[in-house]
Amino acid sequence: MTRAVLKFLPFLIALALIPIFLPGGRLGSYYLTLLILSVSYAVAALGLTILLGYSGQVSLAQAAFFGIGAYAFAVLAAKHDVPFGLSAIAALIITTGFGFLLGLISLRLASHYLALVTIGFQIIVGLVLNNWAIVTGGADGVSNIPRPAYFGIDFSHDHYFYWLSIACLGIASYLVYRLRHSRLGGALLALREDEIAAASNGISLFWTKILAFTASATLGGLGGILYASGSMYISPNVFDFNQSVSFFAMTLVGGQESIVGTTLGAALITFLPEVLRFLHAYYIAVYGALVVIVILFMPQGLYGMLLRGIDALRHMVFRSPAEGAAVPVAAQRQHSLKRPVATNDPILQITGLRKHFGGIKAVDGVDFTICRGDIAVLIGPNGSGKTTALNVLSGVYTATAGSISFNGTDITNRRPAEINRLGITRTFQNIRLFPELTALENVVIGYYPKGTVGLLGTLFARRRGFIEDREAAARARETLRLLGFSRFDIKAKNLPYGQQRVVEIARAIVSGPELLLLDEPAAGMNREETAALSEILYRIHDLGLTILLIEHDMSFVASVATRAYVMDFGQKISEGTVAQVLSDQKVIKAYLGDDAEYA
Ligand SMILES: Nc1ncnc2c1ncn2[C@@H]1O[C@H](COP(=O)(O)OP(=O)(O)OP(=O)(O)O)[C@@H](O)[C@H]1O
Repeated sequence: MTRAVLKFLPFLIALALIPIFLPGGRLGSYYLTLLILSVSYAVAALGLTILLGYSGQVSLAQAAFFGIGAYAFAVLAAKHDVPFGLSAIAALIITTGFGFLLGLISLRLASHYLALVTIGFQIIVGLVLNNWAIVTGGADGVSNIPRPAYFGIDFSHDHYFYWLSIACLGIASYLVYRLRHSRLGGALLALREDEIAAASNGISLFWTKILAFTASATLGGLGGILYASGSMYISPNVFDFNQSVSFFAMTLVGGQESIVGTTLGAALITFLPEVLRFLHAYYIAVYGALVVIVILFMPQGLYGMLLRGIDALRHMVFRSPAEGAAVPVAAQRQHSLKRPVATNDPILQITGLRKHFGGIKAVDGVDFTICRGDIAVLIGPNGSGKTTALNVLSGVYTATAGSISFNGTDITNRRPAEINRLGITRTFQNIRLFPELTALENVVIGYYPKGTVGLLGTLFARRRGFIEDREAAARARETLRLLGFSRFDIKAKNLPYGQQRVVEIARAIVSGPELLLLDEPAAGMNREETAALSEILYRIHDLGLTILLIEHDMSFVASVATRAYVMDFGQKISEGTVAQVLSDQKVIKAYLGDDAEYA
C-alpha cells in the first residue's frame, strides 16, 4: 500500500491542484470541463493499460465499454430516477458482463483477427446506441444526467466533481497497480510474452484472458459513468470508433505499461487539439502526425522516455554498482556426481501414442514407461518425432490416439496448465522465456500454480497476497541460486544463451514438480556449459525429480541418463541403458542409414 501511495499520491495531488491555476471566467470553467473529461478518459484508458499493456491483447472497443457504462448509468439515473450509487454499480456490472463476452470471443482469436472482432463489437454498440431510441434516446442522447451529493458535498459544482473524479482515478490506479504487482499480474504479462510458455507454466489462458477483458471493460465503464455524470449529457457520437482509436492513442502515447503515463496520455490527447487550434483547418493533420511520431519512435511512450532520461541522468551522476555476476555452476561446490539410481515404480506410462499432422505420422504408436527416479533420455535422428511426443505429453498438442497416464491419472489431451498443476513441467527446444521480464520474474511466474490468491484477494486482501508474492520471490531466488545463477534483475532477452537455459530450467522446477521434461537442454552450449548442465541435472534429480530429456549430445547423454529410448520415423526402435541402445544395430542404422554396415 505504502509504495503505491507514495508512487501516486504526489501525482494525484498535483492533478488536484491544477484548477487553482486556471484562469477565471468562462475560459477557466471551459478548461475545468476539459480536465473532468480527461480524467474520465484516463480511467477508461487504464483499462487498456491492463488489456494492451499488460496482457498484450489488442482491442479497439474501449469506447464501446465507455459508452455501455455511460448509457447504462445515464438511463438508470436520469430516466428511471435510480439513486446515483445504485445506477453506477449496475452500470459497472453490465459493462463487466460485456467484457466477459468479448473475453470469451478472444479465446479463439489473436492479434489482427482479434482487433477486427473488437472493431465489429465497437460498431455494433454504436449502432445500438444510435438506433435503440426507446432506451438510449437515439441521436438525441440522454440529458439531465445527475451528479451525486454525498457527505453534504454537492458535486454539481465542477471543482468538487473534478476532485471526485481524481479520487476515482486514484482508486482505479491503485487497483491496477495492485493487479500488476501480484501473481495475476505476472500471469497477464506471461500471456503477453508467450501464450504457450504461459500455459505450460500452469497459467490458465481462459481465466487470464477473461480477467484482462473484464477488468478493462470495468474501467471503461467507470470512465463512462464519470463522463456521463461530468458532462450531464451524452449522445452516441462520443462513443464511436474514433473514440476507441483515441483511447488506444492515449495508452500508447503515454506509455502502455504505465499508469501515470496513460493518465498523462489521456490529458495530452484531450488538450492537444486545444493547443493546436491556432492551426485552424490543419490542426487535425498535425495532431495525427504528432501521435504517429510518438508511437513510431517512442515505443515506451512519452512517460517511458522521460523515465529513461531520468535513469540515464542518474547513471551519469551516481555510477550504479556492477550487476550481480553469474556464478558458474561448475565453479561451485561440486556434486558427488554419483549416477542416480532409478526405481521400478512407474510414474509415466505411454501406450500406443500417435500424433499425425495430416499425412505425416510424427508419432506413430509409441509405448514407453518412465520410472520414478529415472533420468530418461529420448534420442533419435532429426525429425523422428521426439519433440512432438514431448509436446503431446505436456498438452501442447492433442494426441491422435493412445493414452498417457501420470501417477495413475489419465492425462491424455489435458490442457498444458492442468498437466503442469498435476506435476509435469517442461522446457522448450527453442527457449521460451518471457523476454521482457527479468530472470527473477520469469522464475516467479513458474511458481504461479502454487499461489492461491485470486482477484478479490489481490485487490483487497493485501496481506495474504503480499505474503504469497514474497514467498514466490524467495523460492525463485533460492531455485536460481541452486542452479548457480544470480543475475536476478537482468531481462531474460539480455542473458547469454546458456544462462537463458538455466533460467528456463529454474522456472520449470520452482513449483516442485515430480516430472521434468527437457527438450534439448544442451543444444547450443559449449563444453563447459554442458558440463555445468550435467551438474545441474544431478542437483535437480537430488531434489527428487524424475527427468525425461531429449538430447543429441551423446557424451552428455552417456554421462547423465539412467535409461534411453530411441525413436525413428515416429516409432520406438530401441530401449535400454545408453550403452545398450547405442550398440543396437537398429539404432546404428537409424543414425547412419545405409552406411551402417560399412561403419
Ligand atoms: N506442427 C507441425 N505440423 C506439421 N508437421 C509437424 C509439426 N511438428 C512436427 N512436424 C513434423 O513431424 C515430424 C517429427 O518432428 P519432430 O520435431 O517431432 O522431430 P524431432 O525428432 O524432435 O526432430 P529434431 O531432433 O530435429 O528436433 C517432422 O517430419 C516434422 O516436420
